[in-house]
Amino acid sequence: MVMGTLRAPPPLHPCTSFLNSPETTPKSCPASFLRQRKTKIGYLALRRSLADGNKNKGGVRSSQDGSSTIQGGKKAEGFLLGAERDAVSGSVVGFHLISPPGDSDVIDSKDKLATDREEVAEVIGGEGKVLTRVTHSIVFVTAEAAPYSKTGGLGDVCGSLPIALAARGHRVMVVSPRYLHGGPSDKKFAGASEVGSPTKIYCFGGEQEVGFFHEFRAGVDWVFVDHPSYHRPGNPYGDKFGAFACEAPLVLPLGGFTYGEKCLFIVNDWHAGLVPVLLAAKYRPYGVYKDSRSILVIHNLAHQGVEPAVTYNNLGLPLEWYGAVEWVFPTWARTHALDTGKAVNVLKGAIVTADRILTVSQGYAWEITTAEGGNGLDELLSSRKSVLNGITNGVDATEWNPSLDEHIPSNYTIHDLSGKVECKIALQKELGLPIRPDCPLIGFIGRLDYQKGIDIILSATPELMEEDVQFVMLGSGERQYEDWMRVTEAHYRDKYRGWVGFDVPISHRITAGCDILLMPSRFEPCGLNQLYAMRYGTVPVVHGTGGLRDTVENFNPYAQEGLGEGTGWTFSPLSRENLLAALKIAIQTYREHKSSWEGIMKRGMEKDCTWDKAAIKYEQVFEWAFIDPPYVI
Ligand SMILES: Nc1ncnc2c1ncn2[C@@H]1O[C@H](COP(=O)(O)OP(=O)(O)O[C@H]2O[C@H](CO)[C@@H](O)[C@H](O)[C@H]2O)[C@@H](O)[C@H]1O
Repeated sequence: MVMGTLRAPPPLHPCTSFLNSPETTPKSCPASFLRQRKTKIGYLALRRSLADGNKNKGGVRSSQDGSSTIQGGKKAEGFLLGAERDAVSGSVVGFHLISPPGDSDVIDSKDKLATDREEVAEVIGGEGKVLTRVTHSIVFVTAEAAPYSKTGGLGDVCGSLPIALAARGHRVMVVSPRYLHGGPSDKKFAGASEVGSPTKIYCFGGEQEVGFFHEFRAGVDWVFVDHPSYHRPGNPYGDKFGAFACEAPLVLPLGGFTYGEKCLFIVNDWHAGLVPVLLAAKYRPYGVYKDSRSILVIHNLAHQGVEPAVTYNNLGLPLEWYGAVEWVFPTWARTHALDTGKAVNVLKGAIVTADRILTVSQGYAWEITTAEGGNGLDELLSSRKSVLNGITNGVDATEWNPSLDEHIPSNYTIHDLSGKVECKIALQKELGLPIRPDCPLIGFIGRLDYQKGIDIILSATPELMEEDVQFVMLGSGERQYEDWMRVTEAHYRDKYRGWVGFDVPISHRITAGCDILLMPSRFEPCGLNQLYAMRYGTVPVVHGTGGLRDTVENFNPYAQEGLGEGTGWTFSPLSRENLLAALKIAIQTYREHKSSWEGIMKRGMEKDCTWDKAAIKYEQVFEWAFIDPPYVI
């Protein structure tokens, strides 16, 4: 859980003291990285200036109004730092950059309120590309961020969207736990060094000391919260603690400056769901974070962080805020006659108090407002429809690119697909399946969970195995399904392989080597594997739900004067029969209509699913978030 305590923003050091001090040089922000960027944009420009300024023994010139000029080697390269002061207390809560005369391509790095949006000029990137008109200080709060921690799609999104936003000129921090499980994965945090001094948080009946570790990578401040509860074997969801994120923007002088109070929290799923509740209950009533905004991103409504009502006492929230997270199970869901059904629901609290709500596709944004897809929260979500939007996830094009992928044996492109056949042969060899390049190879990758429709796969497999096909599944999760995969492999030695475990390189090789990717998810907020599959020329066959319906276009051979259109097959409603029917049509098309198949592959590979496209849509929502007043009672 996210815990917090009210703290007055600590007074920032006067610029002169920390900008001149060698210890506060942004060590984790190599000047070489900063110099690679040709454009001076927002915060990155400031960091470059700091790095260059330090190199040139530049200094800071303070003026009477509190603004300062950081001077590099040359006077013309200076930046003005305008201090932002709290209107009531007059204390400094952050800084913004002011372009010195004649320096037209430097823009304000602070988040802008709606009223001054028009004044902000468009920023043109190094390649002449329009980046963004308004930059924000953005704080992602998440339980997972790849490559540091990942158990599923949340880690992918929080590992790549922040980088896409930083590349567009925003100042971006990602706050997530520093998991030390006592295994090789601990090395992933080796590049992060301790920053700031430990902070005290009041929760779980006492004072908890949390530390912060920091790594500046790919333009993003990765901040890892350190607490003994994260030092344990298991995986990120092995116990009930979460991230201590509300303090980080106030106390961490990253690259010399805190993010300050005017930041934008992007709160991911229930794990981070106490952040907007804490803003509303413990900060804003005291004038702190009153200019910040929070956006709740729902990646999966099925997980809501529901705990017994007594848990409330541990959350560090004032008693009168119980109603925000209060949850009462309907009578039919109670376990015994004395069960009152009383619980706390963290996600519900976030839905009530967040300034805006996003989901990871438009289809899912609608589904969660219906009784069928709302997991008990549909009425509450419907009441917040005016601030609810859906933005389809993107693909990390450096991680998932068949022409560059280091995990696959042969690279290929849309213009030369010969490498894909080599990937298929290598996969068959690796799995010990008969090497048959012409045999349709079907893949599944995902958590073995009710959401993913594994029970439907299970019931359809015997009939599927009567076809001349090969089928490989990679996944971990529910024990019964893991056991079923082992038994099925023993039964169909020449056709089926079940790889039980979580293995990123093999997931790339399956994505590249298969002809078809099967995703019969019962519900799917967005889904990433079908996006990855399309980029790799692997044709998705999916249940038409949520983000799957939004992203996979059903194949129509008659469209475009017989040239065909579509990138895969969607079937609905979800049933064993419909899954088999869709797979059989796909298999037949693969065998008998080679040119149609190639058309489907190529249309999928051409689809623009980049994060940059999604980041532009996020910026629109940021703008709306700052137009409305924040949630305050
Ligand atoms: N055994 C294994 N080995 C290696 N890699 C494995 C694996 N099992 C899963 N993965 C990887 O984990 C990721 C799964 O992402 P998804 O979006 O498909 O689902 P998930 O349900 O976790 O995410 C939730 O959040 C995301 C992000 O918003 C939404 O897209 C989605 O609909 C929602 O359910 C993919 O990168 C996949 O390759």
